Amino acid sequence: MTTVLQHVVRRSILRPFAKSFSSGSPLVDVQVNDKTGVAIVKMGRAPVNGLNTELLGALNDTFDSLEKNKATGMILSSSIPNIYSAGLDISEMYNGTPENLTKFWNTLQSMWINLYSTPLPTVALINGNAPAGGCLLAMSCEYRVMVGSKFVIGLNETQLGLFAPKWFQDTMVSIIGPRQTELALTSGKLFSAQEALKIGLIDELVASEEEALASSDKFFGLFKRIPGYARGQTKNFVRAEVLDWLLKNREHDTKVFLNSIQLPHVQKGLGLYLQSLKKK
Ligand SMILES: CCCCCC/C=C\CC(=O)SCCNC(=O)CCNC(=O)[C@H](O)C(C)(C)COP(=O)(O)OP(=O)(O)OC[C@H]1O[C@@H](n2cnc3c(N)ncnc32)[C@H](O)[C@@H]1OP(=O)(O)O
Repeated sequence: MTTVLQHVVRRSILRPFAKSFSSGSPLVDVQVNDKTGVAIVKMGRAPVNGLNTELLGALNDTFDSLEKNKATGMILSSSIPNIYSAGLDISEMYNGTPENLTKFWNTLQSMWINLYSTPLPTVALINGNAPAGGCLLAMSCEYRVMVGSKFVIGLNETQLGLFAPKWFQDTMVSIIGPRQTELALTSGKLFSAQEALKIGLIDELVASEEEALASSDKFFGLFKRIPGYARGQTKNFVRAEVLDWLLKNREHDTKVFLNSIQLPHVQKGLGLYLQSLKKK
């Protein structure tokens, strides 16, 4: 079992910086700014950036490579108009075999552990709707900028007859606190951009992608004179409790997912929800 401390030490080792970069997957586009070393990572799985095993794996590989190649920061965004991510791909969870469900869930866990614990400064540039797993991605970054006021963000799992796992919940608690998280999660609330700003679920609401990039630059600028090692350690200690739970309970978490998702009434609810989406 990996402890948080081993995790922190392993991830603080410095390696040389590479200028060119390819994500190795058609689902993820990566552009590294040669001058600043900041990478813009854009998810591009049509139609809605549904997080299936392939996209989750590609994101995970991308985060690994950016660290190995010593990028100086990462902006996580989407190349699909009006969509950040529709969350977990429901087709992966509907009628899945235990083997596929296990692989899917383990890939999600690995991706989240990597994103949540990366020493790189991270910004979510939320340029579209971000329900459920999409909200998790954004919440796992350090700073959230939403572009345009027409989008929603939140953990709406209960509306689908599901529940947000403990580490999804804890990630939200760390941002908006237990009271607001309980209210939001039990009712499956999707926050409007204005509501999300008011409650602190997003840090900024801007009108254009250019403004969002300027806000990201400003955020990265905060760390110009801060040694990366000191910043990385601090981030990891602040995040240790939430991270540590999953590092210590991965198998248990997988079992809970498998047992719950395969319940007949949960499967029935997922099927109906998928149908309702397709009928729109
Ligand atoms: C019980 C144990 C624990 C479980 C833990 C589970 C944890 C997390 C759960 C999740 O992340 S579940 C996913 C929740 N997501 C949602 O509720 C969002 C659903 N989608 C939407 O609201 C809308 O699609 C959108 C994102 C607002 C976009 O709207 P738009 O009008 O642009 O597009 P649509 O026409 O609705 O959709 C296009 C196309 O995509 C399909 N689709 C949409 N979302 C998903 C999804 N999450 N998974 C799979 N497929 C999805 C939708 O059916 C359409 O398909 P076609 O009609 O083109 O076949």
